[in-house]
Amino acid sequence: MITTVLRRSLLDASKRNLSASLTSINTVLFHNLAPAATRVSDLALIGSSDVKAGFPFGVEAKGIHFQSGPLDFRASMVSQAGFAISESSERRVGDSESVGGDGLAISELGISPEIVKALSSKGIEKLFPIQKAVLEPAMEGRDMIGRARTGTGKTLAFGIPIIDKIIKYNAKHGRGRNPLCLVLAPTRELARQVEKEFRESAPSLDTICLYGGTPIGQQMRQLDYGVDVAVGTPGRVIDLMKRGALNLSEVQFVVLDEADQMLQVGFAEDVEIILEKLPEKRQSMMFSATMPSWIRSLTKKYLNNPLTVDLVGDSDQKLADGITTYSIIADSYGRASIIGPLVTEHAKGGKCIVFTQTKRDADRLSYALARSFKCEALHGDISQSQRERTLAGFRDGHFNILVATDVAARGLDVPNVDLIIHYELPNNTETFVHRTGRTGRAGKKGSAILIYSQDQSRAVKIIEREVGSRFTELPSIAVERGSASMFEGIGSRSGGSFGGGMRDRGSSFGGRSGGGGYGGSSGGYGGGRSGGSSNRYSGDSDRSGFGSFGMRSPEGYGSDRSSQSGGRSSFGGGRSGGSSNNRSSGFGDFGSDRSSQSGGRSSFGGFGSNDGKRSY
Ligand SMILES: Nc1ncnc2c1ncn2[C@@H]1O[C@H](COP(=O)(O)OP(=O)(O)OP(=O)(O)O)[C@@H](O)[C@H]1O
Repeated sequence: MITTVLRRSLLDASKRNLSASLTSINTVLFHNLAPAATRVSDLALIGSSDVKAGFPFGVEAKGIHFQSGPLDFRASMVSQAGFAISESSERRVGDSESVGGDGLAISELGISPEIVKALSSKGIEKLFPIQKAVLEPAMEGRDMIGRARTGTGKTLAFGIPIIDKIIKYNAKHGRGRNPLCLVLAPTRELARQVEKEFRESAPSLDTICLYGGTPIGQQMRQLDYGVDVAVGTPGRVIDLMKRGALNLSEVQFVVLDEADQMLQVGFAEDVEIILEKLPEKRQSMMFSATMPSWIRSLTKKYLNNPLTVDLVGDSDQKLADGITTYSIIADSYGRASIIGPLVTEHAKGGKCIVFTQTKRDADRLSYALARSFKCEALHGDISQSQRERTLAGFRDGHFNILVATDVAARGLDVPNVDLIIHYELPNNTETFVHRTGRTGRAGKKGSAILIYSQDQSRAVKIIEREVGSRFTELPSIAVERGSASMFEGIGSRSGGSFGGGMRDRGSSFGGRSGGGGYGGSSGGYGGGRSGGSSNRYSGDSDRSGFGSFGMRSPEGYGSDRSSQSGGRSSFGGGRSGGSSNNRSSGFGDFGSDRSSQSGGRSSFGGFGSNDGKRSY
């Protein structure tokens, strides 16, 4: 009885607050979003759409989330006008604005005071442009593809509307046991980070991170207790679903973070298994800083009349403002030896991430650098607990140089990383954008240095063109004879050449690399065969896309499914060798090195390419 009374009075109170806040949301949004909305209506509209389907699924019994947005949220007049003229299932929102600009005050949005307070305590007072652009359609319940440059606040762009809706839904209906929101991310670290951001932005919600490499029992118990938001990597999510511990039947919001990676060959299959378990009536959103064109056809499969909010668009500049790019030539012998001087000169004591293609290179390079610097490696063969310690140590400044595979390329938000070094050319433009985007976040400045060898100059030009950023060429650094191999004595089998003969190498470095012309149908530089183990790009396929650069298999973050991706993905094409890597840990959870997939549909070329399978 008391409970009922209490619940009722709570409900009444929340209704009162609600209607007050709705008025204020509408007023505020009308006034403050007007410039953005006007821009929207100015844009070229492609395709067709049912404008009135601003709420694609209409109202459903328990589906408060979908009633013109929950809580009777109503779109502003300006926006409705935009929809009314829209013939489009995709709307391209105009050019980006700097995150440093004058954003919309979060306290005036009419969102839950709990969120306002939590964000304010982290110094977040105004919306960044992507957050401003996404807020209204997300509140309306639209499916959405969101693209904005790295470090510009995409997590809160989808996070704020979702948690606001859940808080209000819970206030009205009480808390349920099964998650209302599911966010999928490609790596364990990113999943943890996103879950943390949700948790910190809405302390009253129960959030959980579902990822591998950690005891599953604990996650099962927590799920049993009841959660509002689940963030996870697909492998562990599927595992928990199979065990009956995770019930997705009440999910109303699903987000694919780093969507283009999540929909790569290899990942997509698992994502699909999960999406199939979700209610049809849901709001689905996909976000990334890169959206290669192949993704469009795929999204039709997963999204209902999606709105595209694209703050990158066709603008030349694909990197965040404030990032300066450099290139430097070095052959494979001297490459390791120039890292120290580059760090000293360009990181100036700040944080630096060096990206390598393989786990082995990450280990070896960090070992070598540790002679002179405090430095640690991060990749998928390292235990999850160690990975977490390493990342925490890097964040906290216990050491300043992280040598990582592409497991750290996407999404990770470590404040004040000053310098990114691409130890080798990345596999594709998207990877370059994401790796580089670990610096210059939230309006800060940063630098990126791309190391390349003589025969890769053309590939460098392609990257330059595709990311719309000119690389300033640094003077080459003389490597003293004898010091050329920093890896000496640490178990290299390479016989001097970095990489020669290494099992996990693909074509480009030594090894069996064939000739293959740049971008040729044979997979470009590296050309030839990369031998038998999975994970490799070899080949003769014209899918190479990137193969062009002669990249070898990124080998991924570590583990898991790398093999599968080999087939269709790899840059360099074609079939990656025969044997498969273990899939023991399920979806890679963390990790899964699915980096290889990235080759897949995207191929180098990324932005410019309208078909990821094209070669360059
Ligand atoms: N409105 C805001 N005001 C100030 N800081 C913000 C705001 N929104 C987000 N941030 C901060 O900006 C940083 C980058 O945000 P986030 O990680 O969401 O970027 P992203 O766009 O998802 O990047 P990536 O493409 O690399 O995944 C984070 O530290 C976040 O806390």
